[in-house]
This record gives sequence, C-alpha cells and structure tokens, in this order.
Amino acid sequence: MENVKGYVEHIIYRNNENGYTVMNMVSGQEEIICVGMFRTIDQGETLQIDGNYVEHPVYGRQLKVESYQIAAPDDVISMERYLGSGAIKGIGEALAARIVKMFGEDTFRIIEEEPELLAEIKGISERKAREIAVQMEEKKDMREAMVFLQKYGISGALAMKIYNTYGMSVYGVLRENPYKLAEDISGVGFKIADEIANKIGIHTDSDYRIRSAVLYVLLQSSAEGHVYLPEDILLRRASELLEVEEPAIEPQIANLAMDKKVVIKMPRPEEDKGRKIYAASYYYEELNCAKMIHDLNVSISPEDGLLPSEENNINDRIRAIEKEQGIELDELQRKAVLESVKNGLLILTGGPGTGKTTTINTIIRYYAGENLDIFLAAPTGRAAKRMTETTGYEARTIHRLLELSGAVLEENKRAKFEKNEENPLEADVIIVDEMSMVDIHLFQSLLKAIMPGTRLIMAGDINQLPSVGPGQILKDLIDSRCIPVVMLQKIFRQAEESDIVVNAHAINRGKQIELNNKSKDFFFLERNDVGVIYKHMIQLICEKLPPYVGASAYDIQVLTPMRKGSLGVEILNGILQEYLNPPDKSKEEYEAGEGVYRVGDKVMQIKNNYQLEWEVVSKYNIPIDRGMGVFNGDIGIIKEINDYAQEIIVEYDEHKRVTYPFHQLDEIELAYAVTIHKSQGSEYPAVIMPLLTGPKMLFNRNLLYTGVTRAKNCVTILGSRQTVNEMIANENQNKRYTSLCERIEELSSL
Ligand SMILES: Nc1ncnc2c1ncn2[C@@H]1O[C@H](COP(=O)(O)OP(=O)(O)OP(=O)(O)O)[C@@H](O)[C@H]1O
Repeated sequence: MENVKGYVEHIIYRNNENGYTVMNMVSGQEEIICVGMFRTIDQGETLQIDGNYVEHPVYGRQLKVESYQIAAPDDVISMERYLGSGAIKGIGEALAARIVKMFGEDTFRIIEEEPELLAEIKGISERKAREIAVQMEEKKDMREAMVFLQKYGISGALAMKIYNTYGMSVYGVLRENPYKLAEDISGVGFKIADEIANKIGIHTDSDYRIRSAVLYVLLQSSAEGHVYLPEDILLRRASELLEVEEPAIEPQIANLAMDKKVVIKMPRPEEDKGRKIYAASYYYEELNCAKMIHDLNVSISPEDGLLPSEENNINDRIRAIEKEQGIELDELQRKAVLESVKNGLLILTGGPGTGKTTTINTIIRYYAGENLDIFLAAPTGRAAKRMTETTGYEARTIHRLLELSGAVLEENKRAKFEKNEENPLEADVIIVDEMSMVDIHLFQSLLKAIMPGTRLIMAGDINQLPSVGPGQILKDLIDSRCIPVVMLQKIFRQAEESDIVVNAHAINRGKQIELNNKSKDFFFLERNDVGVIYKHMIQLICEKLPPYVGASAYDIQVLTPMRKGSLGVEILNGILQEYLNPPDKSKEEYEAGEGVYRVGDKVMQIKNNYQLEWEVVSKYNIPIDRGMGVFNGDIGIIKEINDYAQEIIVEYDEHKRVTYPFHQLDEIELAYAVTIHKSQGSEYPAVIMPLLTGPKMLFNRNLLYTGVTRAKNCVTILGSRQTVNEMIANENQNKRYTSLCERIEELSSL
C-alpha cells in the first residue's frame, strides 16, 4: 500500500450521488491520477492518501484510493493558494505558481520586505511589484486569517467569504463553535462546519453539534419550499445527518425552543401528523403576513353593502370601459372588477388564456378613471416587463416597487427595502401579477409596505409550480377561504389559435393530449436516444425555430426537469455552448470549475443578490444609470472577460451591466438550458423540452404544465410519449409544509 501526500489540483470527474471521484493530485514534482470514493473534497485541498497503483487499460497508471484524510497543507502550498485565490488583484493562479516556485517559503517575506525582487519574474513590472506589495500590506490580517482557514482545508474563495463575514473574530468563531459558519455563510453547510469541528475536536454528540444540525435541517427544508417540518420528519433527517439516535436529538429541539430559535406548534385536530417545528423567523413571518392580510381584508359588509344605485353605477362604468376597449367581459370577469371595488383584497386566478390580463386591464382603467394612483408589480424582471407590455402601464419588479436599498437586514441577511411600515407605498391600488412565484419573505416585505386603505389585487395561476423560496402563498390564501377569490374558468383563446393553451388546460385536468407533429405550435417528436435528442435540439435552435417563431437562437429556451444526467442542465449547457457559442480566438475565456465561460455566453444569475451593483453605460462608456440587485433567474450575456482585473462583465435586460470578480462566479451559470423550476415567471418565444426518463417525484403534471405555459409561440417536446403521458397522469406534487392558511384562519375566527 502506498501513502502519498499532495494537493488536489483538478477534479476531472465527480459523481455527487455516490462520491466517486477522478482527480489530478500534485505530490512534490509528480502528478498522479487518483480514483476512489471521496466525501466532500475541493480543488486545492491537501490530502494524505493510502492506496495502490493500478494500470488502467485506457487511462494508464492510476492511484486507486483505499482511504484518505484531509491534511494541513504545507505552508508553501497555502501561500500559493492564497496568492492565486483572487485576493491580490493582478495575480492569477499561473502567476501565483511562478512566484512561489521562485521564492518558496520566503514568498511572503519577499513581497513584504523586498518587493522589487518580484520584478525578476516574467509578467511582473516594477510598478506591478510595488502595487502587489501595497496590497499585501493592506491585507495582512486577512492573509493570516486565510492561511489559518486553509489549514482546515477551506478553499480560497470560501475562506475569503468567511473572513469577510467575521473579520478578525474568525479565530474565536472557529475554535468555540464552528457550526456558526453554517448559520451565517452561504456555501458553508453543516457538513463543512462538521468537518472543521471534527478537526478541532468537537464531539459527535455535543449540544452545539445537534442544535446546529436541527437548525440546518430546517433551513435545508426551506430550500425545498417548506416553512416548517413535522417533528418526525425533522428527527429522522437530523438523525441521519448526525448519525446520532433520535432520543438524543429531542431534548435539543426543546432547548432550541427555550432559546427562541425554533417554535413548536401542536397539530390541528384533523391532522394526522405530529407537532410542527419551525425555525422561529419563519413562524413569525407567516404570523405577520396573516395579521397584515387580516388588516387589509376590509370589505363593505353585506349589511351595509352598496346601495343598488351605487352598484348600478359601478356596473355602468364597467360597461363603458368594455365599450371603449371593444370587448365584452364574461360574468366572472365582471364580478372580479366589482369585487375589486368592494374589497380591500382580491385574488384573481385562472389558467392561461382565461382572461386574467383582460380583467386586470379593465380594473386598471376603472381606477384610472377615478384618478386613483395604481401601482403594478410582478416578482421577476421578465414578468414585470410582460405586464408592462400587456397593460400599457408601467409595471415594476416587487423589489423595485419596494425600493431595494442595497443593504441587508442584520437579523436575517435578507433584502432591506426603503418602503416598509414606516414609509409605506403611496398608492390607492396595487396589482401584483404572477403571485404563484412570491415566497413568504417577499410577501412579508410587500405587505409591510401597504397601508390599510390601499387595495391589493393579487393575480396568478395556482397550477404553476410554487415559488422557489419557501411558502405557497397564493394557494394558502385561496385555501383559507377568508379572502375574496375570483377563479376565471372560460378559455377565451381559441383552439385553432393555440394548442399550447388548449393542451395546458388538458394537462391541468389530467387529460391526455395529442402528441404528434401536426399542430402549428405544439410539437412532439418521439426520440428515445439521447444522442438523437441532442442533434435535433441543436438543429431546432440553430436552424428551424428562429425563422418559424421570428426570434433569435438566443431567445429559444431549452427547459429540462433536472440538473444532473445526460438531459440535465449541466451536460446540456456544455453541449449547447459548443454549438451556439463555440471557441474562437477572438473570444476571451475563463475556466471555472468543470466548465468554461466565454464571451457571448448566455448565463443566469442563480441567487438573489441585493447588493450586486449594475450600471447602464452610454455608447461612450459613460454611466447613465446605476442601481443594485440582480435576481435569481435573471438571464444575461457575457460581454467581457478581463484576466488582468480577474472579472467578468455580464449584460442583463435593459443593458444593465454587472461585474463579477472571478471568485464570485458561483452566482452565475450557463443558461442555454435551465430547469423548469428556474423558468417560472418567464416567457420565451419558443421552448424545447427534452423529456425522456426521470424520477417520479419530479416528473409530474405540475412540472409539465409550467414548462408548456412558458412558451408564447411554440413548444417542442423531444422524448418519450410514455414519459409525457405518465407526467400528465402523475398528480404527485411534492407536498410543501406551510401554514399561512392556518394562521389566517386562526385570526379570522377570533
Ligand atoms: N371577455 C372576453 N371576450 C372575448 N375575448 C376575450 C375575453 N377575455 C379575454 N379574451 C381574449 O382571450 C385571450 C386571452 O386573454 P388574456 O390574455 O386576458 O388571458 P390571460 O389569462 O391573461 O392569459 P395568459 O395568462 O396566458 O397571458 C386574449 O386574446 C383576449 O383578448
């Protein structure tokens, strides 16, 4: 058996499900290909490996890993990693390697005390050497902390995030309770914190560890959309994570409740599940929303309702608007307008083509005729843009409506808005579209900024996938039966006009649809071979669809259920990038992780970042508008890659340019293909969906419905007829544990 120490230079392949990894390790002067099972490892980490060399028939000599430990890196390696991490502007990985090769253990001393010697290295002028020395001096504290963190196997970019969060208190946090990292820093989960704790010597059943795991499980479950977890599920998940028996965990849940970190609620009599456990902030968010909804939900009571003459008046006005617009509303649509006048709150819901937009337009015109101030908003930039186009009135994102301040709230690191309970929106009527995408956090912020007396009208389609964030607001509001709802039923868009609409409704009702190539806007191509699907997809995007739908290849969107697998986002993006934006000498590139970014690539921001700055520049490069906030699902194009400044510039809708330092690239990914979940609220001229096989939990009716309704002019499904039919039949929507409905009902029954 061989024992080798080295650092992970490059992960060539990794199966995240079972941990099987192929990687390139550097040990002294030697490069070794290692294969084996690894839990979590990162490039740059130092490992001590036991294993045997084997000769692979194709790949040659490899070290087959039997066991391994993460080891403290040699100082020289830590220094090289630090220099190459992006911490010092002007030094990338290649230059860092050259510097450390030349000066070895003396590297930092030379940079600090004799920086002029750096100029002997190719690529470093005397001026650059001086700049590096100044930066090194300025960042001395940070550097020491980074080297300290890297001794615990924490890679460069993450170490920087940790340092930026804690500053010099990082040493204390790590020694006393490394599990705090999992609470405070995105990118650090319980598992990484646990590995660090393990190295420091914190015991497996320590209270800190169990409590951290319970909070971590609740937080993780919020990423699945839950606001709380039933106690049995929480205990099971925590026990699996900790490898500790459930009885040892239970008392810590009670302790967390005493500390007000979690809230425990009893089930309602009709429920068969046990107690409900909430992360405290989530419980109060729902409770606050319920209270605010309750305050806004004023209506003209039936006893002192409108006089017949008043109601006639309203109806006359609605009719006048219909005439003006050259339409005749159906009964439900008219009822929606009337209800919006009679109530402080209204929910308007219905499937595609049922006339929601037409109704909203009438409501807008009604209030505009009364000279009232109307604000329109939607959860995403794309949805807001669409609302502007269909209503002719300016619609903003909810974030913009609430005036995102760029700061984050201390207590929960969420967006801080200028508009809130102290500085509410000065509107008479607020109409929000695509409510199915609003999560509990955004809903709370929105409600805080609305005074009783302002009308709130919420429109959306409950059959769309629920929001990415926790909660299922629209569904809970409707289920509470405490708020006026108008559910539009009739499909106005005619069958000969759009099979997309007709099929979407059929899917929603669980009815099979015609899967063939005969429609004008809904195509199905039975293809059961992945390679053939790739080929057709490329042909459709590059040749056939652009002229057919009158859009560019860039606007044609591939939507897929999964991230992993041969038809998952990751592999599809690699393939589509090769065809749609192939390598070219004139296009700068940057290798990040397992892929490459290239100028011209279509990319997507994958999380909300309220502090990311954007600017719009004139053609002479002079900034003409500036702001903050780039959001989950925003799609843009890479305009520049600057190796020297170590940054990428992405241009989003409305020419908003955002600069990402290389170490922040974990916030974007290629977007030639995106998951159906991420596509919510967006509409594309044409959608291509490869649907071959996948897990039953995921491949359900809701997902297919959401994918199909993203397309404006054309849907093409490539794949298996059986899979599509099974999806339509599969009602199995993942259950979300939320309780806004319950909180509203409680308040209404008081
Ligand atoms: N009362 C009506 N009489 C005749 N046509 C109508 C009526 N209401 C809506 N329509 C027409 O039906 C089509 C769909 O309506 P609309 O766009 O308002 O629906 P929607 O629910 O907003 O659809 P989507 O969510 O798919 O955008 C439009 O062409 C619209 O002009």
